[in-house]
Amino acid sequence: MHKDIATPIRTRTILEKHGFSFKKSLGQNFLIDTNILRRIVDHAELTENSAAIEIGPGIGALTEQLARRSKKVVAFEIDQRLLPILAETLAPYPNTKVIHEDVLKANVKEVIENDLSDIEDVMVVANLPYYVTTPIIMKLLEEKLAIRGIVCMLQKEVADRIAAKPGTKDYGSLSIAIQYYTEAETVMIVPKTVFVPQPNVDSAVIRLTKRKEPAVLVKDEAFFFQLIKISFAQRRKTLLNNLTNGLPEGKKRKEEILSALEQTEIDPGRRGETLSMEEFARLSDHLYTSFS
Ligand SMILES: C[S@@+](CC[C@H](N)C(=O)[O-])C[C@H]1O[C@@H](n2cnc3c(N)ncnc32)[C@H](O)[C@@H]1O
Repeated sequence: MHKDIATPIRTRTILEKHGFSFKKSLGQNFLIDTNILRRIVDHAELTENSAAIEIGPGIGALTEQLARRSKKVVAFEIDQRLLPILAETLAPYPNTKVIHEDVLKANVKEVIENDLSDIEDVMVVANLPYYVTTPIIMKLLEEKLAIRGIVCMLQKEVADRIAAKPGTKDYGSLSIAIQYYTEAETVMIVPKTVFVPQPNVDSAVIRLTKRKEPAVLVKDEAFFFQLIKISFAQRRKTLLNNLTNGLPEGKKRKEEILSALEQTEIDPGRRGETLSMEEFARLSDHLYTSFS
C-alpha cells in the first residue's frame, strides 16, 4: 500500500516541491485527514465494480481513497497547475483519469458513456469548491445523468438548506429543487481543522440518493420550479403576495391565484416555507392549467 497523500506533512511536502500556492478564487481547501476521507468514501458505498466521478481532485487525496475502493475514477480539475502534481501522486493508481476541464462546462454524460460504459454503478464523490457548490449539484441532477447519487462535502449552511423539511427556517427553493430529484441527508459534520488552508465556514458531507422518479409528478417542470422560486422571493410575505407579484401579468391574475389556492385547499395567508412539495405540485398543476 502506498503512503496516504492526506497527512499534513505529506501534503506540505508535495505542495512545496511543486511551488504550489492556493487560489482562493477556485475554492482550494485541501483535506489533510485520511480518516475523514475514508469516512466520506464509506458513505458512497462503493464496490469493486463501481466507478466514482470526482470534481476537483486537488492533489489527489480523495482520488486516492476512491481508487482503492472502486474500479475506476474520473476526476475533473479546472486548475492546470495541479496536473503535474496529480500525474505524480496518482501514478500508483492506473484506474484513475484526470480531465482538465471546468466541470460546469464539461459534457459529463459523454464521459460516463465513453469512459465508464462498462460500469453500472456510478457515484459522484467530491469535496466541492464552495464558490460553485449549488450550480455543480444542480447541473449533475438536471442533466439526469446515469448516476446512483452524490456524496459531497460543502458548506454546512448549504447542507442545512438542501436537507431542510417544510416549516423550518432553512427550507426553501434549494431544498425543493434537490429533494425533487434525490433523497437528501447530512451524514457528517466536518471541522475546519482538517483542511489547508482552513475555510472560513463550517463544513458538512451530504448524501443525495437519486430517486427513480421525481418526488412529485407535475404537468410542467419548468412552471413548477418557477412557481417555487416566486413563492420564496420574499420569505416574510404571504404566498398570495409573492404569487401576485411574481406571476406573469394578466387581467384576472389575482382571482385565478385565489381560486387555485382555494381549489387546492391552501390558505392564501400561508408563507411558502410551510408548503410541502406535494402542495406546491398541486398548486402548480392548477395554475398551469388556468394560465395556459
Ligand atoms: C475544496 S478543493 C478539494 C481538493 C481535494 N479533492 C481535497 O479534498 O483535498 C476543490 C477543488 O476543485 C477545483 N475546482 C474549482 N472549481 C472547479 C471547477 N469549476 N471544475 C473543476 N474543478 C474545480 C479546485 O481547483 C480544487 O482542486
